[in-house]
Amino acid sequence: MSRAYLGLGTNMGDRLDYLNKACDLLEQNKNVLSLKKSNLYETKAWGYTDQADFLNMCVEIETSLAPYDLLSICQDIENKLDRVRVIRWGPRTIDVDVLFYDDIVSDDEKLLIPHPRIKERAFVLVPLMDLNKELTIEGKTIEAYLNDLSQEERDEVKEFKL
Ligand SMILES: Nc1ncnc2c1ncn2[C@@H]1O[C@H](COP(=O)(O)OP(=O)(O)OP(=O)(O)O)[C@@H](O)[C@H]1O
Ligand SMILES: Nc1nc2c(c(=O)[nH]1)N=C(CO)CN2
Repeated sequence: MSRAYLGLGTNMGDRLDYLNKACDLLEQNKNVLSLKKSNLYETKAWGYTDQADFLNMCVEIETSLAPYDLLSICQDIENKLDRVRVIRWGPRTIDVDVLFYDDIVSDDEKLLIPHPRIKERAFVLVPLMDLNKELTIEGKTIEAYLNDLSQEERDEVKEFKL
């Protein structure tokens, strides 16, 4: 059994519904044994900033899916939930990224693990901290990466109360 962390994001349509549906689809997979959710966060768009605010969260799963099978499941969920690819880092109904998979490091561009942009994204680091503060990348904790970001970047991530 392996432990993986996924990052979910959405900024189109009924954002809460897309996050719930994505988590339901993961939980319904017979090879996903457990799923734990972070809090939800409303976040300013990162990268391509001229778009609506996102809702972001992370999940921790225990799974018997191998890394590439997990990636396929994440992509199937994106396809099922109306995801269309238009602009890089642009608006989307749902994005499901593989952030960590056990202690595996992969430099295959089809599946980079740990996800290469975790370190610079408060919208990923903050929900990940809800799940496991001990996670590290290249020997440095996610908490240390978060502290390296500016106050302004951290302030762009606000807890979203249901
Ligand atoms: N850890 C990973 N998780 C998900 N996709 C990945 C990962 N590493 C590489 N990829 C590849 O990235 C490609 C593009 O993914 P996607 O369209 O979701 O990017 P994005 O979400 O727009 O940007 P970003 O990767 O910066 O979050 C996919 O085809 C996938 O094979
Ligand atoms: N706040 C925020 N910004 C983003 C996000 C996201 O999930 N949240 N996803 C992106 C594409 O990977 C680009 N920018």
